[in-house]
Amino acid sequence: MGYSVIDYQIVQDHIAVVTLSRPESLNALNRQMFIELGLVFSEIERDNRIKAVILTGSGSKAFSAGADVSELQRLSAMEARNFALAAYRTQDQICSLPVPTIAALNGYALGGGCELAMCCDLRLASENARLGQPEINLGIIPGGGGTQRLARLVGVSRAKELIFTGKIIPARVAYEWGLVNRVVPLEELMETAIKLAGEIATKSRPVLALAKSAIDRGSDMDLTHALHYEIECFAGCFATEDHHEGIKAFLEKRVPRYTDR
Ligand SMILES: C=CC(=O)SCCNC(=O)CCNC(=O)[C@H](O)C(C)(C)COP(=O)(O)OP(=O)(O)OC[C@H]1O[C@@H](n2cnc3c(N)ncnc32)[C@H](O)[C@@H]1OP(=O)(O)O
Repeated sequence: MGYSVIDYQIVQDHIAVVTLSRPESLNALNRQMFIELGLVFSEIERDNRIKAVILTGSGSKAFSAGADVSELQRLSAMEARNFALAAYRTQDQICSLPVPTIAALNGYALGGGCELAMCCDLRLASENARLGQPEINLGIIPGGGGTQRLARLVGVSRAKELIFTGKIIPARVAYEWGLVNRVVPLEELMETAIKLAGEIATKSRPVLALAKSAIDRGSDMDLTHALHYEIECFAGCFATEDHHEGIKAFLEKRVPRYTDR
């Protein structure tokens, strides 16, 4: 399928790389970007070969500088609601993808860009990356999950500090706050992301999906329900062919050969 504001590639057979591609506006997220992200993530969901996804931005300056401000300028309250709903639907597709996702933050990840990064399971940042929710400076608040996902990742206090001030933090601070998993030099970012995705891709696809579901769905439940849900996911592993292979390979002191069934 042809895309105009994103690029899509499969590398090393199992790794999908989706690149936000509007470099002239620092990969600002417009309606077309959300439509194409929805389409590409549907394509990825249908492709059983894919075991990890990397989401990054084109150029060396930005992952994404957020929602396209020139589009926001024209919105009525009802249109703003529809814009946020469209973003929500695409983000929900990304969050519920049954394979791990990695955001490779190659520069600014602001506003909707930071929100999109927080929909991924893991975040790697280049040393020049800068993150924040500066919507307050435009007289608005985050509408793509920023008030919720940021608070869950860094705590309510730090989320309020970022959202109330619009302050932008460097990658190192984002790492200290737990907002990104790792910080690497820009020229090593994609290599690191592909290496991490490759490591994940050596595991069983259905078992990765169960692990992701146990963590994500469990984190929306109280502890007792979450622990029971974990038990169901754990039991689900025993319905896969791969768990037989994993245990057999360990006992035979060899590397497992998973078939993703
Ligand atoms: C509701 C949710 C949201 O996400 S609201 C948007 C939240 N994001 C922001 O408020 C960030 C806006 N951008 C900036 O503050 C700056 O661009 C910067 C700090 C990220 C980078 O500054 P710098 O001076 O290095 O670059 P420019 O400002 O000159 O940007 C280059 C070029 O990109 C256009 N652009 C940047 N961000 C956006 C955006 N969010 N939407 C639309 N366009 C954007 C900027 O206008 C420049 O275009 P040009 O035609 O060259 O003027």
